[in-house]
Amino acid sequence: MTFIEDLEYRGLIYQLTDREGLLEKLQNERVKLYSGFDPTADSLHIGHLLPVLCLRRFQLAGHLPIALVGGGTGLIGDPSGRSTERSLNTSDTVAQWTERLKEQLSSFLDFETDVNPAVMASNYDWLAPLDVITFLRDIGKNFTVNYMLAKDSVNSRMESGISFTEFSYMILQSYDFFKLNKDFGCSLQIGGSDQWGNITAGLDLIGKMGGTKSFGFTMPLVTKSDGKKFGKSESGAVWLDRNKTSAYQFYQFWLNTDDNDVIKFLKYFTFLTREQIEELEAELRERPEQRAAQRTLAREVTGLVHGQEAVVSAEKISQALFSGDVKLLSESELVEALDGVPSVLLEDGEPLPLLDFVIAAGAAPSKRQAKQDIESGAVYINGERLKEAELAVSSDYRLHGKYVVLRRGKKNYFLVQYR
Ligand SMILES: N[C@@H](Cc1ccc(O)cc1)C(=O)O
Repeated sequence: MTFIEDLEYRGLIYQLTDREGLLEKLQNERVKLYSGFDPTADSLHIGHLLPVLCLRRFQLAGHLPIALVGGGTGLIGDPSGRSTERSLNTSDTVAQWTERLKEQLSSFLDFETDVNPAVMASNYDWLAPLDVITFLRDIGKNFTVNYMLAKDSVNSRMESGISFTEFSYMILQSYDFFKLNKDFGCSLQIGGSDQWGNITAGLDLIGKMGGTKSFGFTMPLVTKSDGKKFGKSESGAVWLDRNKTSAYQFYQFWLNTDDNDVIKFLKYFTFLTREQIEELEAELRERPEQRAAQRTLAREVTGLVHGQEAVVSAEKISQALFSGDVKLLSESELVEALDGVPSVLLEDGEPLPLLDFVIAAGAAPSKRQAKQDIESGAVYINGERLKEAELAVSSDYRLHGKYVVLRRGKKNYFLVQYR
């Protein structure tokens, strides 16, 4: 299977300019390509994964990826795919976020290989020094307002309004493409489906300013069979920074993928081969309850983003929460596992009898209920079922010196932490 056939099999090609021309070029030479990421937050999220992984796919196929962080464009704000004006962030903030994004992006590409090393850049380096006269005379003159008004990103805002700032954004992204073409010989820009307008604007600019023949490529918008937006969990966006979305939550997000989406996601977000994916497809048909495809998806994507260790620990946490045996978790795993469950902080003192402990943990609304739960065997401390309401929950029960995990029923967890 050729590289392009692989992209096709995965459903990664949404729109292409000059398909034949690009296919031929990709077959005959190492192509320099880029994708841009604006620092609109302090981390990338899984909505960025498709283009990020695609840069890597091109690199694995021998091409030369440029990861561009929009240190300059992030100060302006892309109107593409948005119905309202963005609020501006301070230049210090954008500078900080630019550095974070560079770090994150660098983990996906190989910058050391001699043959086709990846390149990292920020468009702040050439956009910040651009003076307004040059911008308007040399670059702006190549765009008619009519052309700009016809772009979706602008046209869709005609009713609600768009600032001159966001209106001008496409010129900056076009200039990036031109600049990378002229200085590095970059001849392909890839991006999400919402980037088509900006990418083709860049191609038009390259044409007018005498650059070399170039191409544009967009990937599909990731959709889910239930019609809900991809990339959001109950607690909001799924970030690549593990301080914002823990590796365990990240793993869980993928593990919870619907049967109707999992094969598509394996194609989009993993580097498994067609044969491996087809095997999981058969497995899904025959034994859907085993969730082998989901498990593999979660393992692969978590491994790509957080590394193998994070996979081992996420699997350990899942297993512990499933069996209830939380005693084997390390302190950080325990904290990660129980992130978000109801928790209370108790003063160290006389050990509480189990009945009062259940109340103190917030696991029962009344003594009567707590007693009933305990006696019916629904109450577990650190995975151990305790049936005596009078039993003292002494410091012997503390994990890592300060935590007690209370469970009511099969999966209602409560965390008690001692000062
Ligand atoms: N406009 C892109 C980011 C980008 C920035 C600069 C570029 O040259 C290319 C792409 C986005 O919002 O996703």
